[in-house]
Amino acid sequence: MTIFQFPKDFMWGTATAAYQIEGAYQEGGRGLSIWDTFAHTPGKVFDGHNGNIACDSYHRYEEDILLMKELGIQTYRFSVAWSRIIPDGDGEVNQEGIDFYHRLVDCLLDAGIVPFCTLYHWDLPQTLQDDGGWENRRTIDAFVKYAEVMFREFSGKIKFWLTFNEPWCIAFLSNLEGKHAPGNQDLQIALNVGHHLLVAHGHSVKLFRDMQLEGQIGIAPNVAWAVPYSKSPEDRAACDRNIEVYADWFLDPIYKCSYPDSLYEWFLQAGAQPPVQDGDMEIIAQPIDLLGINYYHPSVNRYHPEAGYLQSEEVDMGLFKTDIGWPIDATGLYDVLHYLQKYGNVDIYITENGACVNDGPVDGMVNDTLRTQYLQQHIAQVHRAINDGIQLKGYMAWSLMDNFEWAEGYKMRFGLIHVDFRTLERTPKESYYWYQNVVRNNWMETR
Ligand SMILES: CCOCCOc1ccc(-c2cn(C[C@@H]3NC[C@@H](O)[C@H]3O)nn2)cc1
Repeated sequence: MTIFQFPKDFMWGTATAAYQIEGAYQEGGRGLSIWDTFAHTPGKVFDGHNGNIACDSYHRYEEDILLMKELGIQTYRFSVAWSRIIPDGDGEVNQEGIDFYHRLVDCLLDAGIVPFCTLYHWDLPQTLQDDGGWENRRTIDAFVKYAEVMFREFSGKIKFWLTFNEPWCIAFLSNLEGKHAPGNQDLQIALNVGHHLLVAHGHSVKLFRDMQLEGQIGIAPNVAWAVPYSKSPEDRAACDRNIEVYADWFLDPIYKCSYPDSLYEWFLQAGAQPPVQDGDMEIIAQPIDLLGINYYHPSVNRYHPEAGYLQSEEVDMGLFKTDIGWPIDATGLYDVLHYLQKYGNVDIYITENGACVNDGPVDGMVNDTLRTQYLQQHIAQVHRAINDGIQLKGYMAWSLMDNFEWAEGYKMRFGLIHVDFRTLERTPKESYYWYQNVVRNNWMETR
């Protein structure tokens, strides 16, 4: 048996996002977001699922926080729905929305749980999308105004801030792959969106500093780890592109004040480039305090001329997979954490890591053994990385409870807690109790 003891100030937590759990999509003065529009569009989301009700956490957050308190976690990562705070994106502030998040944050603080706030988790106010969304530089100013409202209202209570969740998903998955809202399929639009969100990130960080606020601020990229199918230079290069588009494309501007040359040239050859204006890169490169890293699975890649915008084909090597089809290999987390040391020995929080396991209750229990095994394997790699001197400060399991998994709807379940979406009844799974033990002990044992 091996015991993995974690540092005494290591923060254990769980993560969710507004559109995925809140529901109450027309309550409390909330404006429509691009995910309301996308999910209400036939064919975009599995079986026509949407976030109108979701987990109804808008009304049930106290019950959720009680379950978090019983879990024993030190922190809870949630996101704020921009269209609850400023319903039309950059007009009047909605006091009902402010009041809701004060109730949520106060309830967390009363439970002894540190709020970890994501400002943008994909749900852009629809009125801004109607005016071009992230393609339009006006959205940068609107975001900074929203961030200022949040900083002014909550900086006394919230000390951990993330500007954007998964910039690759916001730019490429949503504007090139077309799988997420708003569903564009154009490389130049993806580069425009990616660049403008980075400029908005930089301005928000500068504002946070200028306001002399207590706390830390960062960004949460989802990272890929790809290994080459063969030793050929073409396969190696295909892997590099796959890794760089998730991490370097966004982190090089922040930490190095420039886009990565190789990928910049790759996109240039495809006739696209980020719309950089004077001063943009300097603003983007505002120093940040922490990096949130979202990791789920690695891949084996090889060059293939018809394999999408990166000409990088994922090869199925027959690894065991979760129910969403992602291969399980926790060493990819260890490897990508070492890869990220290129940006320095920066403070890192694992802001998302978890498994899609769709088991439901049998006699009131959910035996999601595969999720427990997945978490155990990945937490062991977190310990391994800490042991190497990597500054890992916390781990947040995705997700607290089953929720709206974007284009997959409610079909794909990532929760430590099962949600019956007919009754909204919450049922802690086997993995909840296993994680509770790790959190309470601050150590984990493997047999
Ligand atoms: C054929 C082309 O296909 C491109 C890959 O398509 C996807 C889809 C989805 C993801 C994805 C989903 N998640 C989990 C979420 N992270 C944020 C939180 O809200 C979770 O719900 N991480 N990555 C990646 C890639």
